[in-house]
Amino acid sequence: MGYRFSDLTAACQSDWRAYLEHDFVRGLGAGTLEEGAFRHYLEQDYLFLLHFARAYALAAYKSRTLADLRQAHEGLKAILDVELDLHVSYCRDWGIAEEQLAALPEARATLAYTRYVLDAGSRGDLLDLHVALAPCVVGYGEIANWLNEQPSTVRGEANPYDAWIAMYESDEFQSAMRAELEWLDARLAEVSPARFEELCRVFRDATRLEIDFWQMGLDRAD
Ligand SMILES: Cc1ncc(C[n+]2csc(CCO)c2C)c(N)n1
Repeated sequence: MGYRFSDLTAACQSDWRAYLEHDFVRGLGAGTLEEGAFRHYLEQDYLFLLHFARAYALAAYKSRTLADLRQAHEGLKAILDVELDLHVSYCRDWGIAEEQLAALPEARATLAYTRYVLDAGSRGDLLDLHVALAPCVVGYGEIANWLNEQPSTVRGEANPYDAWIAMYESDEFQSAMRAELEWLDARLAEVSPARFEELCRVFRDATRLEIDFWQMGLDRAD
């Protein structure tokens, strides 16, 4: 007993690294990612974010304390006020109108990932839901930090994806990520080995669905 978040990543190290260091991520860092791949990712990510906002609403429903309710409320606000803003501004720069985004057909990778998270939270408890959300919340912060350590990463105007990296390396995002890690570490400290195995499965599934989401962007898959 006495688990922590790092035990989850250690238990599925190869999937976790494949997600963080995906070719899509490398392309974002080097600024070499094809615009069409990023555009497809961005369009699908809009739909993804709408469902993730629902997942935070589910977290509110599953909360048993005022502190957990407030945390769910903050998560929902972060998606609606921060994440979606970056989207809408990128999309505006690239000539994609918001009405166009809302009318998009949902790709299978988007469907699979978002509905998986909602299902993990519906059948499980608040910890299942947070573990299903963790590859998203913690993963993107780790990706920004990993990119900044790579010599191949280009920052500033020379990289059309610089704002993407800037968002996830920002103090605001990194402190939200640390708060999530603290919450997970506190809850994981109390679980039994059998429960930890269950949570590992959820974490691994969600991580693999993040990998599929990157791949969907590269393949322009529908
Ligand atoms: C496929 C995909 N995975 C993760 C994120 C990042 N993200 C989405 S919501 C959220 C938490 C609160 O802002 C974070 C970090 C994304 N945009 N798209």
